[in-house]
Amino acid sequence: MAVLMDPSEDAEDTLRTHRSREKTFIFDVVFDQHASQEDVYCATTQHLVEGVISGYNATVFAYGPSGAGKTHTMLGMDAEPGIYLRTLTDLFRAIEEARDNMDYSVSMSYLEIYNEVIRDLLNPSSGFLDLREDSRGSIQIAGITEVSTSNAQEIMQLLTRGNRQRTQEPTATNKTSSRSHAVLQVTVRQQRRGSDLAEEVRVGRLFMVDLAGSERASQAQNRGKRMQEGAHINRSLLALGNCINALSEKGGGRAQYVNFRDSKLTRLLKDALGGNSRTVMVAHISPASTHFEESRTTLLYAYRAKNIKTRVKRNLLSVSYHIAQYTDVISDLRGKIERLKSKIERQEQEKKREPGVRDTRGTMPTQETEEDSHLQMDRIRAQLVGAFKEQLEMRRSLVELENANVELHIDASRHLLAIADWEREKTQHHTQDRTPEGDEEQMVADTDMDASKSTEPHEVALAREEVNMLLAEQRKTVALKAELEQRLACAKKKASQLEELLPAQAISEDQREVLRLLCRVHELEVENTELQASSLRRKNLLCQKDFVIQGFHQHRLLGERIIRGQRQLIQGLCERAVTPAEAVQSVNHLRW
Ligand SMILES: Nc1ncnc2c1ncn2[C@@H]1O[C@H](COP(=O)(O)OP(=O)(O)OP(=O)(O)O)[C@@H](O)[C@H]1O
Repeated sequence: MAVLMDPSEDAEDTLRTHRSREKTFIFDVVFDQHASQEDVYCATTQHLVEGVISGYNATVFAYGPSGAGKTHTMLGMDAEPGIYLRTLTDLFRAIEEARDNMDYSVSMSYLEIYNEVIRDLLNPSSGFLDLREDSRGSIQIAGITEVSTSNAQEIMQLLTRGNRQRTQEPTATNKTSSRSHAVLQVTVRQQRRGSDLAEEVRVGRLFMVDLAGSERASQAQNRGKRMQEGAHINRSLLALGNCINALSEKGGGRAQYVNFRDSKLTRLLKDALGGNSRTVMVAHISPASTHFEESRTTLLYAYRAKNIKTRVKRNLLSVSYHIAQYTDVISDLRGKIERLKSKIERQEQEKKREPGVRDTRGTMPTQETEEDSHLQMDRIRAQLVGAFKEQLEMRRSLVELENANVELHIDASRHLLAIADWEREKTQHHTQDRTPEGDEEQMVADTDMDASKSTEPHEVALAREEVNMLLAEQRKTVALKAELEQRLACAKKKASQLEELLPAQAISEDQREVLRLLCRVHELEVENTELQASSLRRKNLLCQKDFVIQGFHQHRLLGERIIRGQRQLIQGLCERAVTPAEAVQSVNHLRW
């Protein structure tokens, strides 16, 4: 339990004597000034390691105002290392223990988000990097350096090197203030020994995030560049706070829209916050009374974050049983190709060793024709592989586009629902505020749609803008998809023409068999990608269903209100004699 006492409230103030000056916050664990780095690590992060090496995602992030000790918790010092080194040491130890049955590979990347741009801390010269969503919906950073490592010390050396590149400046609150959010991502791939089926590859991702400090402009006394940095830092932290608020209320009656798109930080932490990840938030506060306000907001956010529920699932490279079957067939075929190839090689070597036999028989091909057929075979093979690779690439891009399209659609649906919600409330107020006498003037005012729009709240105007943007984006993806589909159809035609050429070539039956099988492998790979795409589509459609249900709910409410209004109108008409003009006016009112 953390107890926060408001220093501004006067204990002598008789009017407030009955009000508690204390606020209590209950967390999974709270540390005081005597806690060691080991205590913090054991109680917060140690339990995540086992999950990561079994293919689950995990995230630890340090949150809190500037100078409160976030970098100390995450990085620490040589004598007392922080969460980074301790987690990695345990991770490699656990991998070592499981090595008898499993093959592991570990890679890491380290980046910073500074003023809303992403920089690779392991290769700062690579410039600004882009965030992208892959076909499985997880966020990737295009072009980031991924280093394969085998021990924690090696990673620490890389981190120390990377940290020297991190943007740090002295501020009024911290001499070595980190002005950026630093994200260390460790990926562990696990595969059962002796198995080469993609089905069994598990990928666990661990994010360790040292956020930049939140600060109040007045307190930090920053000017110029520092102030601009502060604005960016606060903007992304505000976006993070908004996501935490929306996610923590998600279980409640009213569905909340969670806007991850507002900042790079929230897009990157999307899974960690509300998706597939076991997540630990370490909130930092200072005991100083001068930092009361920062401590209060930090504790409030941390308290809200406790309500967020994430759903973890093991990351398998393949998404369904069917795909695992395909993988079996493909690896069988590959084996067959290898056997045939070595058979051809053996035959050729034997022929070279017995040149006399070849000459006397006269029926065997000469060395020249043999070389020719070899060259031909190589050429056709290269063309075939190229054609199928091209198809596969296009298929993958199509899957990504499809995924992006569904995401855009879901986002637009969220905004449209928010707008519809507001319009419903507005109509309700509007109807309640009407008096029968004032109807006529009211109707004149109603026709002025622009005037009514000007009164709409900022969020609704933003939602409208966002919808327009999303729809434009959607149109672009649809056009791109159509173009890609056309190119794919051409590539398919090209590949089948190549296949038709095959029997006409002067190559041996075995060689032809190799090429046929090669074609089959590639066809299966393309089908495999298609299956992944349809599985992804199904997953996304399920996501959309929530919105469709909400939409129907809104329609039902609207329908009920119209029926109620008409009933009242009929009753009113029955009770008093009305002129036909009055009746038309009332009907118009309802239509509005
Ligand atoms: N628990 C602690 N024990 C000893 N020293 C600490 C502790 N926490 C923080 N410090 C020291 O306080 C100073 C500020 O801490 P640190 O740089 O970790 O803050 P921060 O929250 O990362 O700040 P910023 O957001 O500005 O980067 C550092 O010199 C750090 O060594």
